Amino acid sequence: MKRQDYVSWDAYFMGVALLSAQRSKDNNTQVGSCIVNPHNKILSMGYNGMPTGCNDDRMPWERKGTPLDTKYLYVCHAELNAILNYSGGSLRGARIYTTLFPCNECTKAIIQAGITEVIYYSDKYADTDSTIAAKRMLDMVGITYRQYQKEGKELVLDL
Ligand SMILES: Nc1ccn([C@H]2C[C@H](O)[C@@H](COP(=O)(O)O)O2)c(=O)n1
Ligand SMILES: [Zn+2]
Repeated sequence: MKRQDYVSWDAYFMGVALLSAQRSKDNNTQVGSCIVNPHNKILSMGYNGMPTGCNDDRMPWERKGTPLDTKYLYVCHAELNAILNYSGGSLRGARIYTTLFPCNECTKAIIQAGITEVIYYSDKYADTDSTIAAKRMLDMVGITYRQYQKEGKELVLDL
């Protein structure tokens, strides 16, 4: 008989997104994203981090203070990185697994890339204008979004 407790596609791809998030240097929120085609092939991954060539050790990671001295003006979001990391052509019809609901800016990129479904793990900034605007745009263009449903499975990686 075949093994029964294998992970579902959703758990597999969200697991990849969660693992990708562990690459982030952000000391408050680590985000990971994984883009998958309709045949369940992984096309790209990303996590939130400073742009290539911007030294992590010289960039600000603060949340508060003068805007120029916070991370927000510099950090590249996980979803945008996943989109930009794809060098294979079109992402049309793909779905994106992301550990945090996409912001309004990433949502614009998701729409323009032709991604058709968003699966998110956390919606901890649901009350912000950014998330409200993101949902408004997704609704308007018919991109579906759903929260990942946990399967009660705990995976421990002995790295
Ligand atoms: N959908 C999102 C939202 C945010 N991020 C990044 C941007 C920052 O590095 C971090 C959020 O920091 P916080 O305000 O929680 O301290 O997450 C992203 O990659 N994707
Ligand atoms: Zn974003």
